[in-house]
Amino acid sequence: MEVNQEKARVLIEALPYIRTFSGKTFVIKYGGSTRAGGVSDSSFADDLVLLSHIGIRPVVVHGGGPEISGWLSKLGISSVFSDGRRITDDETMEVVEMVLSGKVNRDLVTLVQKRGGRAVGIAGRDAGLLIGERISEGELGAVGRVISVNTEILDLLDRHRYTTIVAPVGVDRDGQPLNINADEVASELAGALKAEKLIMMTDTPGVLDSGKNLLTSLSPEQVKKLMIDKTIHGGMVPKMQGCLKAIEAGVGKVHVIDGRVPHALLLEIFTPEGVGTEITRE
Ligand SMILES: Nc1ncnc2c1ncn2[C@@H]1O[C@H](COP(=O)(O)OP(=O)(O)O)[C@@H](O)[C@H]1O
Ligand SMILES: CC(=O)N[C@@H](CCC(=O)OP(=O)(O)O)C(=O)O
Repeated sequence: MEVNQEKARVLIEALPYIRTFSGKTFVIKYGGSTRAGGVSDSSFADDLVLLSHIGIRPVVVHGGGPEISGWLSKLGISSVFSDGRRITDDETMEVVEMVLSGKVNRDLVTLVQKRGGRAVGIAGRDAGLLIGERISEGELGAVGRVISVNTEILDLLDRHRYTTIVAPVGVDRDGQPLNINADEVASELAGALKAEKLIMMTDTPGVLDSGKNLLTSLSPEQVKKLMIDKTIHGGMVPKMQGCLKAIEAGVGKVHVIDGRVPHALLLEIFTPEGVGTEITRE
């Protein structure tokens, strides 16, 4: 009886959130780092299916950095990063696209389908979703920045109740593929879709201070300070740049949460205390 009462309490506690968020768009970045342990994918897929059944529209952008590095190393190609972005020559770009569009994206779509969801996987290259340009000629190679987003395909799929899973490979105006950091893609999509929330799932409890303590709430100004003094570095840099841009573009709230924790997404959305770090406008 007590266990049943506890179940009922948990469901009732979620009710105000279900009411508030039903019909709203959440952009969820699923970092490659969260997959490294190999335990989080199926709980993530379950969470997505639940969200879509209660009327929330999740749009997923996945990464795959560690998997790309793994495949590159099998081919004898080393991985070099500059401020969290992979230096991408033409040969590397081919592997990046094969791993992101051909492997990680397929894996996630299959898993969501297996758990009873309706998922479609696309890349930024599809339907003009992500048009970009090289960040800099030379040094970073095919690393791109987004210059335009066409969300038509996402709206079309949503109308038919499909959850879209996006691989962060864009295209330039000449039709050449671009390796765009998945955090940046998630941020651009969240802005373009005027998402209620942008949730970045990664492999740390959230944003940590220099003593490795979790910072539960941050303003954009505080984030900027932490980037200047390098407390935020490496892969957290594009994440925070993306968060700041999304907030500027009008996204309600941005969260950085630990995607390795089973059902982290539900814990963030449906509990009053949430998890991880929340970044909100001042
Ligand atoms: N202040 C910080 N707080 C938390 N993580 C940080 C911080 N600065 C740098 N990082 C690093 O950022 C990493 C997350 O980025 P990344 O490895 O690119 O993950 P993902 O694949 O999820 O995008 C963490 O594992 C951590 O090593
Ligand atoms: C330009 C750039 O760095 N692109 C990333 C794309 C994948 C990604 O962003 O994966 P995570 O989210 O797992 O880091 C890369 O090549 O690793």
